Amino acid sequence: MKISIAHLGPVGTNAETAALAYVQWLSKETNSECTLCPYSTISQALEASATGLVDLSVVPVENSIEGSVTVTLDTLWKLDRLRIQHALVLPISHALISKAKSFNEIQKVYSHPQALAQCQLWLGQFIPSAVLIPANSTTESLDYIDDTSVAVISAPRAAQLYNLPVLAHPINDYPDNYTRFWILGKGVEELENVEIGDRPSSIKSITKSATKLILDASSSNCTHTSLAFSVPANMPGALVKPLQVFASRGINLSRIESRPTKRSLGEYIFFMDVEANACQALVRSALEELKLYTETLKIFGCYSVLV
Ligand SMILES: O=C(O)C(=O)Cc1ccccc1
Repeated sequence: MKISIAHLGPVGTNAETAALAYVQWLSKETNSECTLCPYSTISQALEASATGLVDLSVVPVENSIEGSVTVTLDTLWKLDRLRIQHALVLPISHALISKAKSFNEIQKVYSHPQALAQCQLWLGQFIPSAVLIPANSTTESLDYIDDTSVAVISAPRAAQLYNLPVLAHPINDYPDNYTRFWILGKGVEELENVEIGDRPSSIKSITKSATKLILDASSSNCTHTSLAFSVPANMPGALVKPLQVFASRGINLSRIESRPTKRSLGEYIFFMDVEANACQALVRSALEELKLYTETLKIFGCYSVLV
């Protein structure tokens, strides 16, 4: 079976490395043939998988130093059809790529905002006068690299692929630097419609698709459920009740993040990662109760983390 996978491009990004790691997992588990499709932005990669232009997208969601990749959360909230199939955690290291002879020559440093932020102390120490310029990805600005006043922060793999000189590596401020990626595809069913303990058979009844193939290979060992919700009113305790739904059942949350609704200042959408399988009766009852305390509730999926 052929599976197309969107990721942030051009070739050599960390998202592409994550996509390649996923391809390796897929080829072992499902014997499928994969094609990688680079997109200019994270939103475009997500939209391609939501509209069916590709089967899956691989996007960064959270970094251990810089926190959430907000464009991923915001786009996912907007798009209704995507479900998380898996999570994948990768170590990230950054290299300074430049044709300059020394740091003194460098006036501009381009990269993805996450990479610039993850190297800010190093840049402040070694190239304090450089202007930092955000780009759509760590490899987008490699086109400018012939200019010796330019440096680009990319993965060392990008330097190898494009045969470019590395002036310094690693330059990330913290050696323990990890990014979590989500692999998303169109959902085969709404979680609400699945009978308890019935997930694998309900999946089998769906027409053949890449999503079915992947879920067949992994549906039994989901460990995480990710969701987001808005609350009906900005009042005392609005978030306490949603939190109690999980606490009272002894269900652990591994992440909570708020993002502005973009409707009015001070109104938020709350993103949560729940350390449990949404197919378990206990979790399903928690999600049912959660509906009572939320305005809009979106369940992004129930998945396992590949290591
Ligand atoms: O631009 C990239 O290479 C990406 O995949 C986004 C990113 C940037 C920095 C760390 C992890 C992911």
